[in-house]
Amino acid sequence: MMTPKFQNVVSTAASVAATVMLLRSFTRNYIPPEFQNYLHSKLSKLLSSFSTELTLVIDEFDGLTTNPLFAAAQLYLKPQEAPNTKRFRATMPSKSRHVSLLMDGNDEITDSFNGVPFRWRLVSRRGKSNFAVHFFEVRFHKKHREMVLSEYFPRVMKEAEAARERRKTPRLFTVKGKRFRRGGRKELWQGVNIEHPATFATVAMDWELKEMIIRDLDRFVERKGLYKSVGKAWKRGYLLSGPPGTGKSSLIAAMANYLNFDVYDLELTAVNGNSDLRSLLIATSNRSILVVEDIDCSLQLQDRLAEPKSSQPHRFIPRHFHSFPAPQVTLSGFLNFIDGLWSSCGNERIVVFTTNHKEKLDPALLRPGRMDVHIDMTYCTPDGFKMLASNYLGITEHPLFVQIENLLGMIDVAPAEVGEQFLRDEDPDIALNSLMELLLEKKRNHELQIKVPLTVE
Ligand SMILES: Nc1ncnc2c1ncn2[C@@H]1O[C@H](COP(=O)(O)OP(=O)(O)OP(=O)(O)O)[C@@H](O)[C@H]1O
Ligand SMILES: [Mg+2]
Repeated sequence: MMTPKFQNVVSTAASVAATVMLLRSFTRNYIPPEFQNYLHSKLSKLLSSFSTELTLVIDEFDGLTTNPLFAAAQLYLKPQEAPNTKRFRATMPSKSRHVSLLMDGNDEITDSFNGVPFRWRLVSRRGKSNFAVHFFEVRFHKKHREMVLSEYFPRVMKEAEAARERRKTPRLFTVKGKRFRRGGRKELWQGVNIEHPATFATVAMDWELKEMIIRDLDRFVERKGLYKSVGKAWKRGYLLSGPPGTGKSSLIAAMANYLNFDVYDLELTAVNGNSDLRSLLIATSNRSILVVEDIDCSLQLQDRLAEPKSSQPHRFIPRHFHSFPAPQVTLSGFLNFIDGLWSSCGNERIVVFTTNHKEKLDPALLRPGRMDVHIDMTYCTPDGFKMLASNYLGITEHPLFVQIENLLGMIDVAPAEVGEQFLRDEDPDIALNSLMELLLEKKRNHELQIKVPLTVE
């Protein structure tokens, strides 16, 4: 409880004003060393003679901008976990899928750090023009003030950042058309929430491969220290290959949903040359997945044999600009930038290339060490089929399973086609019969092709 002496102190306008002023500067500067001294001396002068307890005031606004420390404290303090909280507020920030639980005005929460108790109170008052003014007061023994500045508040900031990441709704960014771009770097991309329902539970693929990918992603996000200690940029590259409809894009969505990472879908045909490409890449954020779909056809390899004197290696021309000489992105420029500057100026970056034709890729993309993990997505396997049947139809066995599994051993059918048949009817008998018909038809066509090979002279 507050001592009467202390109440006298905090009710003194001068001390509150001074504390507010001090905290404003503090949050503006994220505790630079020179300011710590200033804060210490001021606080000591004002308060140490009156009480053993210090009060720091954390305003919601620092001038016209929001105070990052206030926002961090809101995320850090968890009223739902405090035993005495009878009331807290729930909000759902726009563009978010997560409900935030916040402290209610004039409530108090006790926190402890390194065995030191801290009492936080959110104060709400009516200010001038009847505007609501909010600020946190945090109280602790004055002997801990140094520790508060150097350890406790940094921890509040860090935990709030982690909470923000956990609650974040992953977003999908695509390149903004040039004429829609305005000013800032972020404006190069336009984003929407990722609503793709794919998760690792819904993507049908070899389960060992799936487990391997999940383990690889887990290891990647846990290994900050290792990447740092070996001087490697914290980046991981995946090359997904496979026929259309085998789940490459679904797997990317599952990875994004699993990691809660944003996705930047880089359409290379929309990029005007290497410098445009660099600006776009620099504008991507940490903890994100950069995706280049159909890497084999979004850029076309100019026949290097046809221009043996060319000094520019691996020159690529966007398909859509093929008849125009000016805008060009070179593969080497792209890969060098991804491997070099771009990845070293960010953290937790994942790069994914997809292709339907691995055999058509430039050797530069396939060389060891370029893409860390190569994943081949295949036509539907018996295991994949069972998984789709369970996800789409809610069944794990059926008399038709054996026949279908036998047919799948002979016929190539993409998981997308299987899923399509399953969507035709909720009744498993009808859906499975529909799939059987498709497989039998494909088998007949396949046998016909073998008997009468089409030869065009
Ligand atoms: N392995 C899979 N597991 C579950 N669903 C799948 C799978 N493959 C495809 N599908 C279904 O088919 C749809 C299309 O698949 P997706 O876009 O992921 O294929 P893709 O390999 O990226 O194809 P493309 O090469 O044409 O881009 C998905 O929305 C999903 O519903
Ligand atoms: Mg795709």
